[in-house]
Amino acid sequence: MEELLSCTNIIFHCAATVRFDEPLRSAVQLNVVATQKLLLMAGQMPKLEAFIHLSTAFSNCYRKHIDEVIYPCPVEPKKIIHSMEWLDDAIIDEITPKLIGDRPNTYTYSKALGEMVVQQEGEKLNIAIVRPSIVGPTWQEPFPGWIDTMNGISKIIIAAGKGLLQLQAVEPTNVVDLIPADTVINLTLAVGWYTAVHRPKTMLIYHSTSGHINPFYCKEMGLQLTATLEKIPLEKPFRRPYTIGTTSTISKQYWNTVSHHAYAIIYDFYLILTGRKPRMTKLLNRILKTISKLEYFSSQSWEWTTYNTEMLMSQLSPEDQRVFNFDVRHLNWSQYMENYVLGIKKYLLKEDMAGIPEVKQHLRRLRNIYYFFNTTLFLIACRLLIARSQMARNVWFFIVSFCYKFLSYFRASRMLKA
Ligand SMILES: CCCCCCCCCCCCCCCCCCCCCCCC(=O)SCCNC(=O)CCNC(=O)[C@H](O)C(C)(C)COP(=O)(O)OP(=O)(O)OC[C@H]1O[C@@H](n2cnc3c(N)ncnc32)[C@H](O)[C@@H]1OP(=O)(O)O
Ligand SMILES: NC(=O)C1=CN([C@@H]2O[C@H](COP(=O)(O)OP(=O)(O)OC[C@H]3O[C@@H](n4cnc5c(N)ncnc54)[C@H](OP(=O)(O)O)[C@@H]3O)[C@@H](O)[C@H]2O)C=CC1
Repeated sequence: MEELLSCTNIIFHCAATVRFDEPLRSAVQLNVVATQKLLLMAGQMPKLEAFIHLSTAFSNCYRKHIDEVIYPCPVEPKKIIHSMEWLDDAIIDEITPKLIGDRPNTYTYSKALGEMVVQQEGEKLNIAIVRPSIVGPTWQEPFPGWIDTMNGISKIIIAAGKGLLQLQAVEPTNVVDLIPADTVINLTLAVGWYTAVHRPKTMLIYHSTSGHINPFYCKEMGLQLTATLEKIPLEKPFRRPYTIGTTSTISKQYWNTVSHHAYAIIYDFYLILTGRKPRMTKLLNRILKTISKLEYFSSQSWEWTTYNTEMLMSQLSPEDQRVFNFDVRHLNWSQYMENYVLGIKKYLLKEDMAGIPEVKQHLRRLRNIYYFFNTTLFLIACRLLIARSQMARNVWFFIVSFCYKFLSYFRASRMLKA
């Protein structure tokens, strides 16, 4: 402690719990009380030049348009901290929805409280806040596609890559605000420099987001993802990767039944027939439960202003702009998605790249099974319909005789030409 107090020049406060479903007591302890304690320590550091606090662009996600300012929460952080000390768990669970209000989870709420604490208790410090949106794998450094944490979006990609998840609760025209990890780090380092050297009079907040200058639309992401997963498939896929995006309740229910549950039931039936333990329905339900906790973020779009971030870029020398690049204008999303999938495959799933040709062959087999299965289903449906309805029979004979006539005409005209 003595060494920290006497030697620290800059604090980058990144530690946090990032789980959306953290009980409020722990979320407050880790994201609010810990911030308060670190500020207290920082106040005792004579050599401290800057305190940089990492928050999230979603700390005020109940708003559609978010500026680089603090939006106060209705209940003061000090009161929340105090109440967490004496209320029991059952009561906290009961009042959590009321406290978090329009926010979707304890994570975004506790990060907003953390920002308020930074503003109120860091007055005497030289302080800044960085708010990244959804942090993805690296764009350039140390190399493209590096990733080490399984966040929400990576889970969606894995489930899609394994063919388990086809439907996403997204509006195809919405923007997915992804930001590469190295971009966030570069901005945070540059903020550290600017805060320490230029000592702005007021605390500045910097948004690290991509949507306003280089939007990546859900539809584009879905198409890129499907194309990439064909090129770089994940091992042992259950089905061919495919993405459908909708936010309509009826459409979601339909696709969930047809495209998720029906397949899982059929596969489990096949497992039982081959003497194995059924597991697909259970796994699917777990994934759908996880995905449902991300739906709030996947089904909406936000707009963040980035005046401070742009101002900071203009303050850097051309060399620093290159070394600490945080301008995502030139980020190529298609290339980024390819590196994202490669990163997931290599660093998260630890799969062997040499196995790709074999997986591709397996995918071709799955495609043939899919076509065979669908054609059989279609023929059975036609047969049932024809057996029961005179109108269906008439339509069927009309189609057959039309095809026969067309073929006869085609054959006759070829014979005439010959
Ligand atoms: C043609 C047009 C088509 C259009 C379609 C386009 C589709 C393309 C996709 C579009 C994507 C849209 C964007 C979505 C954005 C969603 C991301 C949201 C990110 C918001 C960012 C907020 C900003 C931040 O600051 S976030 C900080 C980082 N935090 C996170 O990212 C979340 C952290 N995670 C959590 O809090 C939890 O995981 C939680 C709450 C989400 C879920 O908890 P739960 O307990 O339900 O799950 P887990 O413990 O994670 O797992 C349970 C269990 O299931 C297994 N499992 C989960 N996922 C998978 C999987 N994919 N595959 C296999 N198995 C899976 C998991 O392993 C666990 O098993 P155990 O055995 O119990 O370990
Ligand atoms: N990932 C994302 O999409 C986004 C993240 N952020 C913010 O960025 C920051 C980093 O997040 P990210 O890297 O994704 O999250 P991680 O969970 O990967 O990292 C969080 C870090 O906090 C540490 N930590 C957690 N609890 C404690 C504790 N009680 N004492 C000391 N250290 C602790 C963890 O240490 P250990 O490894 O030992 O557990 C871990 O190193 C967070 O503040 C988060 O809110 C903001 C926007 C988006």
